[in-house]
Amino acid sequence: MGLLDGKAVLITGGSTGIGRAAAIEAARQGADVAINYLGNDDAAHSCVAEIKALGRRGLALKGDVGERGTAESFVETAVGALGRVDTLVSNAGICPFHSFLDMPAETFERTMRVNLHGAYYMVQAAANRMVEQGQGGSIVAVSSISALVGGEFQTHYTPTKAGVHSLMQSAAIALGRHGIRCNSVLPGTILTEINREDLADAEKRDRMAARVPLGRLGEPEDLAGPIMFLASDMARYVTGAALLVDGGAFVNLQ
Ligand SMILES: NC(=O)C1=CN([C@@H]2O[C@H](COP(=O)(O)OP(=O)(O)OC[C@H]3O[C@@H](n4cnc5c(N)ncnc54)[C@H](OP(=O)(O)O)[C@@H]3O)[C@@H](O)[C@H]2O)C=CC1
Ligand SMILES: C[C@H](O)[C@@H]1OC(=O)[C@H](O)[C@@H]1O
Repeated sequence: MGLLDGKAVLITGGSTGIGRAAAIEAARQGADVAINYLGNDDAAHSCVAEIKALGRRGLALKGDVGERGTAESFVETAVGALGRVDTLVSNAGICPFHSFLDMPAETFERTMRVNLHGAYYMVQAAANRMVEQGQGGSIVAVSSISALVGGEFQTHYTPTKAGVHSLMQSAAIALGRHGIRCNSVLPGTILTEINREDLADAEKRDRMAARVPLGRLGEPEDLAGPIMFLASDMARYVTGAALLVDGGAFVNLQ
């Protein structure tokens, strides 16, 4: 028996990295899964192939979460295909590293639109559908350790992750009466496409790994279990919570 048997799970940014690992684990746990993605068709289709190989229904829907209409169309099309939505994992995000004093307005505004506005409208669209269904639901947002600590080249990014963390707290209050739980995971540094270039700098990579008490940077699959837990009925009395998944990096002052 799986943690998500018979559930319909929607995941944004499911083609690579954390979203992909969550999508495949959700299928392994018995769910049908719809993923959203931006442009990487091959990766999205191979994720769907893995979901189907696990005996579950899967589909990939292309769309920019930074565009306001994408949330409604993703949820509507996914629910049309899967019949319902029980869980949303709001995960899609970007982190174009850049220094603060000369931050291009387009980079700041695009990061806000994708990471924060995208999450807001996606959560709202899925929540409206869950309310119509009348059987509750679960929303898990992928925030970050960066909701709690800063980064010299992330001044445009860390506020979006603090915003997503805060969104889950307020949405937990707004949606509790409908039986919809809202929680976030706060990953530390996880090796994915988002930081492939940044961590190609071996000195930086070693420095980041050295502050992790568990002794290594994270893998996307390290997030799958915590996301499944929060999505599932095992977490039925958990809402408004934020779970650090960082190998202990946050608490490692000295
Ligand atoms: N990796 C890390 O160290 C950490 C990551 N996070 C967060 O995890 C989340 C996932 O990132 P991660 O797995 O690391 O990175 P990846 O780059 O591997 O994955 C990003 C995913 O988001 C999708 N995406 C990007 N922009 C858009 C958009 N505008 N509309 C729709 N989909 C989009 C990508 O689609 P496509 O492949 O088609 O471009 C891809 O599926 C992000 O929110 C990130 O902030 C949080 C803390 C740490
Ligand atoms: C992209 C970064 O490497 C990554 O994303 C975050 O949220 C953290 O700041 C990680 O270091």
